[in-house]
Amino acid sequence: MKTKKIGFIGGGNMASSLITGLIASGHSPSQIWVSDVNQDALKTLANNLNINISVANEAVIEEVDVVVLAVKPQVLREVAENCVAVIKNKRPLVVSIAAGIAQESLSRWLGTEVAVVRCMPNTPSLVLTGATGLHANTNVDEEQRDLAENILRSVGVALWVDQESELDAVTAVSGSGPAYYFLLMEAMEQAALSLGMQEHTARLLIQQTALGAAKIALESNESPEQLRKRVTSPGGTTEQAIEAFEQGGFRELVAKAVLAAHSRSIEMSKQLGEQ
Ligand SMILES: NC(=O)C1=CN([C@@H]2O[C@H](COP(=O)(O)OP(=O)(O)OC[C@H]3O[C@@H](n4cnc5c(N)ncnc54)[C@H](O)[C@@H]3O)[C@@H](O)[C@H]2O)C=CC1
Ligand SMILES: O=C(O)[C@@H]1CCC=N1
Repeated sequence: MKTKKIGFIGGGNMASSLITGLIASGHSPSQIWVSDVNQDALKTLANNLNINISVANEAVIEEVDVVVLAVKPQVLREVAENCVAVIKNKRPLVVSIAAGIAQESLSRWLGTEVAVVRCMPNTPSLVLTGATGLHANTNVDEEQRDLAENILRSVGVALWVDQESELDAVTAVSGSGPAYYFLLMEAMEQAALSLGMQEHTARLLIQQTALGAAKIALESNESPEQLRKRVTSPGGTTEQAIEAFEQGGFRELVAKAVLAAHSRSIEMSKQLGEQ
C-alpha cells in the first residue's frame, strides 16, 4: 500500500486530514498528489506536507493508482464528467468521500466498469480519530479493498458495509454523530453556567468527561449500559439525573433524531443523483 500513488481531487479539510494521516502512518509525501482550483490551498499543502500539487485534476489522475474524490457533493458531477476520459484510460481505483453521492450516480458519471469505493467519514478524521463506513462496487478487487481501507484507517477506524443502503445509517450515526455529542456538550455547559461555574472550567470539565467516557467505553468489555450503572450509585446523584433524562423521553428523542438524519440522507442521495 505504501508504494501506491494516491491522488486527491480537492484539497480541503477532509483531504488534508487524510493526507496528514497517511504521512503519519508512513506513506511517503512524494507518492501523494493533490489538485484543487484554489492555488493558495495547494501552496499551503505543498509547503506544510511536501506533497505534489497541480491545478489540473486530469494531470493528477494521470500520475496515480488511487483517486480520492474529495470535493463537495454539489460539484462532484461536473468534476467527474470532466475527468471521465482519463479515468477510463487509466482505470485507477476511485474512492469517493462525498456525502450523499450514490454508487449508481458515480457509475453513471464515470462509467460502469470503474472500481469505486464509496465512504462516509466524519470530522474527527481531522484529529486522526475518525469513524468511516465503506462500500465497494462489484468492480473492486481484494487489493483495492485493502488500499481504500488503509487510506481511511490512517485517520481512524474504517468498517465495511455489505449493502450501500447501510451508508445512510452510517451517515445518521457516525457521520452526523459528532454534532450530537457537541449538542450534549453545549447543553451541559449551559446547565453548568446556571449553577455558577466559570465558562472555561465548565468547558474543560465537560470536554475531558466526554473524552474519558469514550476512552473507557472503547477500552472496556462492558456495554454502555453496564458502564452507566457503574457510575450510578443507588440513592446517589447520577440516579436522579438519569431518571430525569428517562422521564423526559431522552431515548425516544435520540431515536427520532437519528431517524430524521437517516431519512434526509436517503432524500439527499436522490436529489444529488438527479442534479
Ligand atoms: N467535512 C465533513 O464533516 C465531512 C465531509 N465529507 C465529504 O468530504 C468532501 C470534502 O469536504 P471538505 O473537505 O469538508 O470540503 P472543503 O470545502 O474543505 O474542500 C473541498 C475542496 O475542493 C476544492 N474544489 C472545488 N471545486 C473543485 C474542482 N472543480 N476541482 C478540484 N478541486 C475543487 C475546493 O477549492 C476545496 O479546497 C465532501 O464531499 C463532503 O461531503 C464527508 C464526511 C464528513
Ligand atoms: O450534515 C451533513 O449533511 C454531512 C453528512 C454527515 C456530516 N455532515
